Amino acid sequence: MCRFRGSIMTEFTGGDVYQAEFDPKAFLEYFKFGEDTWRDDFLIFILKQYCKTFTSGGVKGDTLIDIGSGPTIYQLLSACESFKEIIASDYTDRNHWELEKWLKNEPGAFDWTPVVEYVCELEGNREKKTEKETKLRKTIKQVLKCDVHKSNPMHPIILPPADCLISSLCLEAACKDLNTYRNALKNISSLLKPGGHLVLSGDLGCSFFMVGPKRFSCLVLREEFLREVLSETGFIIQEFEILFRDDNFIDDSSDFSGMYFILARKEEAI
Ligand SMILES: C[S@@+](CC[C@H](N)C(=O)[O-])C[C@H]1O[C@@H](n2cnc3c(N)ncnc32)[C@H](O)[C@@H]1O
Repeated sequence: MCRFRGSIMTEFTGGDVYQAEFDPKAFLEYFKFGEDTWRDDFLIFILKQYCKTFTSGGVKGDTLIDIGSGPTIYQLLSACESFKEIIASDYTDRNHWELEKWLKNEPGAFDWTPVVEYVCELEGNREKKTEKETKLRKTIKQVLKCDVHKSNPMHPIILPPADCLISSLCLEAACKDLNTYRNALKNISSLLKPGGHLVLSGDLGCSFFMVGPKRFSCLVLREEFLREVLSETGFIIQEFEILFRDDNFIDDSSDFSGMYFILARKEEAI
């Protein structure tokens, strides 16, 4: 049973709190795959969606930008098959360092083996784990500082518009209310070419999540709002999938009610 559900308001945890208190190592505990928790359900759901999206041939191009990558790479494992270049980004220095550690294959980097092997299996084992990791490491060309609240989130760097944006669990973590979310979505959309794809995923109905002992706030999202804000921002939704949380797996680490996966296309400029 979740004691927190609906009972405690979490004070908004903005960029400064992420910079000071978001511990990448503690966050990566959520990605220890194979422990039969709701985290496995989430990963299986999302990895299957990514596999379908990036191997079906419809979503491909030269450049993909990942917004709010955190210290994770699971979201890019299938994408590296369809894009020549990936740019990762995040707000905090410690997430950058953690990601760089994995990119350089340094001692102490998180071991993504079970996740990578699962993706290789999903993709029909056309590649082995080591080849997949090598390909992803080669494809991620940069890790940039990003703030979704800036009109150019990569300021002061000006990037050419990308063919695809991917973002997972970031906007709901970074935004304190729905209006801020609206603006943040506009800001990241400016990094995408007209006709390009947005691959957006995250939590529904979530007000907090724990990272080690630290509680982070989350903006409660509903399907209707996501549909409305995407259409308002000039996106045509091509897929909207939801995985509702199995009540048997409710614990005190987060109160989310489900996960969403969206594939949307930015309207062509008129
Ligand atoms: C819950 S984590 C998600 C990380 C990763 N995308 C994933 O799917 O596991 C949220 C991420 O959003 C980043 N973040 C918070 N505020 C941000 C902002 N204003 N701009 C960009 N990223 C931000 C945090 O640093 C953190 O890495």
